[in-house]
Amino acid sequence: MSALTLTNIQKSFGGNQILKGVSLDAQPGEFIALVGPSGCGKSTLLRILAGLETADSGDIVIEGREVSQVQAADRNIAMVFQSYALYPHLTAAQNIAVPLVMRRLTRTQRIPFVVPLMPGHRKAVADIHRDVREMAASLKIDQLLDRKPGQMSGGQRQRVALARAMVRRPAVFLMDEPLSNLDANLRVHARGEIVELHRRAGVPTVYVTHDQAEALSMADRVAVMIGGSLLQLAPPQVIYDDPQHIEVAKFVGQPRINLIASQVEENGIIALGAERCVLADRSLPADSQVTLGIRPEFVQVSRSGEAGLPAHVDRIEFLGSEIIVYCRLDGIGETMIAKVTPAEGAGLASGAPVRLSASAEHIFVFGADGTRLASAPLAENAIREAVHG
Ligand SMILES: Nc1ncnc2c1ncn2[C@@H]1O[C@H](COP(=O)(O)OP(=O)(O)OP(=O)(O)O)[C@@H](O)[C@H]1O
Repeated sequence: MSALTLTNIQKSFGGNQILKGVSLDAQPGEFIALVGPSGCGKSTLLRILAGLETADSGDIVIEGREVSQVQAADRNIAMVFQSYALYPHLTAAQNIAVPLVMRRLTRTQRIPFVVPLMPGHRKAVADIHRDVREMAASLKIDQLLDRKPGQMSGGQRQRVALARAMVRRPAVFLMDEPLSNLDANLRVHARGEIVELHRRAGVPTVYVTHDQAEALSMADRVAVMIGGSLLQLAPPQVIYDDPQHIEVAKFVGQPRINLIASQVEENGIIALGAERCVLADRSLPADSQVTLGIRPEFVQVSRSGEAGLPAHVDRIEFLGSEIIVYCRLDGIGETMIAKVTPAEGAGLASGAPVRLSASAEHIFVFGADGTRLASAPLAENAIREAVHG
C-alpha cells in the first residue's frame, strides 16, 4: 500500500487553473522531491496535501484513509516551511514540545495554574520532556535547547524546526523549501543532514524545491512539475538520462541541455551532421518539426576535420575539473554548449573554428507538443535500407 496517493488534483484561483489534474504517490519511507520553476503550483499542491487549502477535485489518501474532507490537524502530517515559523518567545525545547503538548495534554492541562493538580499530568509532561531530549540528541541540537530563535543561526533554527516537525512521528512529512534561507555552503551540508534524518526516521517525505540539483541529489524519486502539470515522476537518474518531455530535459541538468530545431526526413529518419537516428513511429510525415536535445557532456568538440557541425567558440568557462565551451553554430547562429575535460579543452580559445558532433545514441527527439519520441541510433549500413524502405 502506498503511504500517500494524490489522484487527479485540480485547483483554480479566480478562473486561473493552477493545478491541472496532478497525480502522485509515495511509498512507505520514500523521499519524493517535487521540483519545478517558480509559480508552477508546488506550494499549492503541498498546502492541499496538508489540508491548508482545498482542492476543487481529486482524491488524497494517506495510509489508506481518504482525507480530502479531514481537517489539517487530523491528517497526521508535519510540515516545515521556508520561514521555519518558530515561536520567537519560546526556547528551542519549548518550540519542539509544542506539537506534543497540543496532542497529549488536554486544553485544561495546558493551563499552568491548574496543571500540577491534574491526575496523570506529571507523567505526560515527563514523557514530553523525554521525547524532546531524544529528538534534540538525534539532531545534535542538545546544546540549543535553552536558546530562543533570536539567539540561533539560520542553520540551527532550521534544525529546531525539523525537530519540531519530526518529534511526533507523523504519517507524512512535508517540507516547503526548508533550505532556501541558508547560504550556499550550509545548504549543501544541510541537504545531507535532511537525507540522513529521513533515512533514520523512515517517514515518507514530500520535499518542495525549485533547485533541480537539490532534488536530484536528495530524492528517491523526483516529480517534475511545470505549469500545473506533473510531467514526470521517476528516480533522479531516469529523470536526467531519460526525460519524457522537453520541459523536464530543460529544467534538469547544469549547464542546460542543448536544443536544436530539426525536421523529420523520409521514413522517420532524423539527421544531425553525419549522425542519424530513426523514430520508432515511422508514420510521422517527412518535414514534421522536431527538437533534438543533447546534454553538454555528449557534445564532442574537434578543432580539425570535416565531420560535425561547423561552429565558432564564443566563450570558455574553466571550472577546475571540467571546461564549459559555449559555441555558436555557423549559419544558424544557435548556441551549443559542450562540457569537456581540461585535456579535451586544451588549446581552445574564443573565436576558434571548431566542429561539433554527438553520437546518435545520445540524441533525444521531442515532438512539436514537447513529448519525447522514441528513437534509436541508425547504423551506417542501415541508412540506405531505411531511406529506401
Ligand atoms: N491564494 C491564492 N490566490 C490566488 N492565486 C494564488 C494563490 N495561491 C497561489 N496562487 C497562484 O498560484 C500560482 C502557483 O503558486 P505556488 O505558490 O503554488 O507556486 P510555487 O511553484 O510554489 O512557486 P514558488 O517556487 O515561487 O514558491 C502562482 O501564480 C500564484 O500566484
